[in-house]
Parts: sequence; C-alpha cells; structure tokens
Amino acid sequence: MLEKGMATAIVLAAGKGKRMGKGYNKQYILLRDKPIIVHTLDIFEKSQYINDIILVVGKEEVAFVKEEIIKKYNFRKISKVIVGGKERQDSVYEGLLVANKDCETVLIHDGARPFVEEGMIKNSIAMAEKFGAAIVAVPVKDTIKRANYQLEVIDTPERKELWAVQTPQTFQYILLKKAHDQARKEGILVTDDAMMVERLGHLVKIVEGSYKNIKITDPQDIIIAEGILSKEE
Ligand SMILES: Nc1ccn([C@@H]2O[C@H](COP(=O)(O)OP(=O)(O)OP(=O)(O)O)[C@@H](O)[C@H]2O)c(=O)n1
Ligand SMILES: C[C@](O)(CO)[C@H](O)COP(=O)(O)O
Repeated sequence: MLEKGMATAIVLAAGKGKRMGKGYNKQYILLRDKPIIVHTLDIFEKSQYINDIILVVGKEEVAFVKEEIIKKYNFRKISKVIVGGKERQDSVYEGLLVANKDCETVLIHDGARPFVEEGMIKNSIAMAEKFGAAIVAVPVKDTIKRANYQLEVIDTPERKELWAVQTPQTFQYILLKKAHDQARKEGILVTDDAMMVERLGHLVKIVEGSYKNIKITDPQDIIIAEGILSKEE
C-alpha cells in the first residue's frame, strides 16, 4: 500500500558537466532565475510521497550547496549533503550508505532532470513497492540501429520493444544495495541502476515518463529546457 511521505530520494548532482562545456557543474546553471538543481529539488521537496532527500554533490561544492542552495531556498527535507564518487554509480552507492536505516523504498534521480513530475514519483514508488524495481521511461520515437565501431549497421531492434530510460529509478532499498554490492564485487560499470538489478535476474518494471523529463546534458538541452519552462508559464 503506497504510504504518503515514506520514501527516500537520492538526488545526484556530483557530476562534472563535461558535455555542457561550461567548466563547472551544470547543476548550477540558472534556468529562468533558479539553478537547475533547485528546480529538481523543488519537486521532491513538495512531493507528498518523499520524506527524506539525500543530496549528492561534488567534493568542493558542499559548503556552497549548504549556504546557497539549501539555506537560500529553504529546503527542509534534505537530511544529508554528501560527496559523490568518480562514476554516477559510485555517487548512488554513497547515498545508499547514508540512507536512513528504516528506509524501505529509495528513488534515484538525476539532478539534471528538473522536469520530473509528482505522478512519476507516485507511480514509481507504487510499482517498486509491488515488484521491487521500477524505472521511468518513454517509448522510442526514432528507429534505432545497433552498429559496430566502423559505423556498419549490425541490426535494427524492434522499435515497439524499445524505451528511452529516464529517472527516477525506484527500488526496494535492500534489492538495490544488494545489486550495487554485487556490481562492485564484479567491477561492473553501468549507466543506470536498473542494469545492476537486471544482472541479479530481478524483474524491473517500466513506468511511463514524459518526453519533457529530459536530462540536461549539453548546450542544446538548455534551449529545450527554456522552451519547456516558457510553455508552463
Ligand atoms: N560521478 C557522478 C556522475 C554523475 N552524477 C550525476 O548523475 C546525473 C546524470 O549524469 P550526467 O548527466 O552524465 O552528468 P555529468 O556526469 O555531470 O555530465 P558529463 O558526463 O557531461 O560530465 C547528473 O545529475 C550528475 O550530476 C553524479 O552524481 N556523480
Ligand atoms: C540514468 C540515466 O539518466 C538514464 O537515461 C542515464 O543513463 C544517465 O547517463 P549519464 O551519462 O550518467 O548522464
């Protein structure tokens, strides 16, 4: 039974933003008048399904974040600000290590996805409580080809079976921690958390996301994000 205010969100903001090319962490780029990470945190702060936020940031950013983000914008659900790791999955792991001991359901969310919606949070938690793992995704619109390094097409996967994966990715805490421990033992590098759970042979369910739930990765995405915000006005 989906209980309100009982899940922990681990919000990931410890990357370098290399593809954005600004020379600093893209989380602090202003969208309208607020840093990207503030837009993202606002959603979880206001969510009736989240009672604890763990914010994962860069090593040099902790003091700045505490003063210029948490205090300035009065985020009250952020229980911990911790330093991330080399890879995204290391940052997730650092968050898992400090999660509250009675945390049952944990959402992993990219701080660079400021357009996540309450409905995705609610549906992800409900699905993860029932099946153990749930990820937000949208059907692929383009035809996708698999190619080799010589850019020769290998095959064309069936488009109706393909989904573009987003975050939040939501799990029963024990399952995700077990998956991370196993991946670290094997030295496996992944691009999302669900991959580690799949490697355990555990079912992962898809929850419908939104094409607006973009990950702000390179300069073009800032233009798209500004467009999304202007439509919301
Ligand atoms: N070691 C890392 C790497 C990434 N992230 C976070 O994971 C999310 C998705 O990662 P990505 O979009 O790749 O961000 P960056 O790693 O900053 O981007 P780039 O690869 O261009 O440097 C981001 O919110 C990013 O801050 C993180 O917390 N810790
Ligand atoms: C987790 C993710 O957002 C799902 O699409 C994506 O894999 C993150 O990739 P990144 O290279 O760490 O941004």
